[in-house]
Amino acid sequence: MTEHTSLPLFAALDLDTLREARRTMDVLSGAVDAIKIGPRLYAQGGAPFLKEIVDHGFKLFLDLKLHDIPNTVRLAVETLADLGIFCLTLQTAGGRRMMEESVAARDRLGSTMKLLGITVLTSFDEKSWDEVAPGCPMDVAIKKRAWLCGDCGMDGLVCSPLDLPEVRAVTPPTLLKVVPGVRLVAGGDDQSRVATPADAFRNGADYIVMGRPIYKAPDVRKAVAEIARSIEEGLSCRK
Ligand SMILES: O=C(O)c1cc(=O)[nH]c(=O)n1[C@@H]1O[C@H](COP(=O)(O)O)[C@@H](O)[C@H]1O
Repeated sequence: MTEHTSLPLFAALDLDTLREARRTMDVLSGAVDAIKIGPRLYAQGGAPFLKEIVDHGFKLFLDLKLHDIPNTVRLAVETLADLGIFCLTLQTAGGRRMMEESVAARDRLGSTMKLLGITVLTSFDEKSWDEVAPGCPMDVAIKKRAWLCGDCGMDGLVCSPLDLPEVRAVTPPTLLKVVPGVRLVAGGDDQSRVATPADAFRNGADYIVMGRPIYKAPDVRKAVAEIARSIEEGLSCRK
């Protein structure tokens, strides 16, 4: 096991292969203490790969964005509950009963795995949002979904850094705010609602999630050091 920092940053490893992910984790060891993986690596490595990440000493964010009828999601939560996962994502669009049954199942099993609700993906802008939710302004959906996470007993939520002021207005301070869509320099990809690490923490993020700016950087550890400086800046003038 390696020595780890307590940087409030999840490095998202959206890489092609387990081999690349292992290599990146080795480089990140000691600089980052929390890793996020999504469906691609999970499909390749399954539970043994999750164990490998946890045994490495990393806090593990499993980002499956589960979205189905309550029974189906609850069964998945039960299966994932004792694998040492720090947090797991569910889509709030699955509704109250899906979230409440998942929380209850997790509690019944005595698991500490945190359940986070996705509010509105950071890739949406007003135009693309209107195509999937015609007539519902994005800020209304964000606030309602954020509130619902708190009301259903979820441990936290995922939102854009730009949404934090509205989200904080309708949620208890204890609800974890996990924030992707973070860039030192914005532009040129599929993220729409973005801000810097400094702005995310100034506005109340508990953790940020960053992928490509880390694993695509020519010097991964140098990129993390720059992000860490921006995080410090934000934390030092938190609103
Ligand atoms: O749940 C997430 O982590 C997530 C939610 C969201 O609204 N937007 C979003 O980008 N993410 C994830 O955060 C990571 C962002 O990666 P980069 O855009 O490469 O920094 C990806 O792994 C996404 O799957």
